[in-house]
Amino acid sequence: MEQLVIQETDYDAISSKIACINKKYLPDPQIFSVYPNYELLYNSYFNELPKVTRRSYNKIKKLMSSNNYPIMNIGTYLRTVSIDHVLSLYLLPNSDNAEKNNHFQIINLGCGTDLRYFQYNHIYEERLERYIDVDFPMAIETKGRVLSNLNKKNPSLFDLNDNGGSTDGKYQLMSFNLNRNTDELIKQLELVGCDFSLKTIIITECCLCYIEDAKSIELISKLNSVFNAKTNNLHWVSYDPIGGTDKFGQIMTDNLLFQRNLKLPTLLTYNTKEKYSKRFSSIINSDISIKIEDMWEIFQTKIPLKEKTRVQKCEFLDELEELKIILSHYVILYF
Ligand SMILES: C[S@@+](CC[C@H](N)C(=O)[O-])C[C@H]1O[C@@H](n2cnc3c(N)ncnc32)[C@H](O)[C@@H]1O
Repeated sequence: MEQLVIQETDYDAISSKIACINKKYLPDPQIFSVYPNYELLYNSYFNELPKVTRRSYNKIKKLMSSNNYPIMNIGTYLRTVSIDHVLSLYLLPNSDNAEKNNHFQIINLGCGTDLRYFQYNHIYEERLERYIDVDFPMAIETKGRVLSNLNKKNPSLFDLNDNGGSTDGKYQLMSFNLNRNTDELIKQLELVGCDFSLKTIIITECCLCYIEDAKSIELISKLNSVFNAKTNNLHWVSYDPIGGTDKFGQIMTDNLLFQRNLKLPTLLTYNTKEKYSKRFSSIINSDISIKIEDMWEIFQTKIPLKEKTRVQKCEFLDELEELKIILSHYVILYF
């Protein structure tokens, strides 16, 4: 039951993303110019979903109308573009530099219905060696079935096998409960072809927040030690809510528990950027520089003026103070 409640948080993620696509917040023009199939990809996935699970589709559809308001859409937009920008500008720059020819793999823990593999494989086809999507078995089964159906309809867009993975083995869907033994996680990663000596980027987008503190520390430590034992080439991009020092975290905790029986075990523990950072800095090598920004800072300082103007035209918004409060309670950490 608890697992299902957590798994269904992906309905929020996909419903918000589709709402943002419908309202033209997403894709941001930069991604659109390098990956023109973005809208087609997400819309096809959503339209295929009822053929695999009508229950999930109906729930997502309902959320799309209730969760669809400007502050939330700007939040989803920022969450999506900040991860893409960190990856493209900081971790995987395509420009002339020493890293140009570096090959890499991506592991997306708690991937839900995120479809970044198709986007990144299009952009970094030559350098992307493997992309592993990890989530609970039921979530992965659904994703695999939807993708495999889509592949039959549009093989050139997807190029997948019957399980939803790519025919060349590059894209892997891996069922795993991240609360399980971390040695088992490593074994499973090995089985799907993870190369522990390759430059690796781990993505946790709204995933660590659902995992108990001790377990998440174990997870970060294990992955850090396994990857860095062979190479100092582990990178991580993590996006999560933080409780803050005001009442935000307590209200969010109480509401989610009361309305959905959903627990965010570490929201109040790692309630500031400094504390969220410590979650990683206490484990990884001290010479690695960890960056962390909240979504308000991203909105204020990282989104170019032209793009900000475009986004602000998508919908009318006058609750700037509320926007600031909400955005400053979501962070992106990367190293
Ligand atoms: C809010 S959704 C985010 C989905 C996706 N990362 C995104 O941002 O679009 C959280 C996801 O984490 C997954 N998740 C949470 N705890 C997990 C665990 N212990 N094992 C595997 N997946 C987990 C859920 O099933 C869900 O798909």
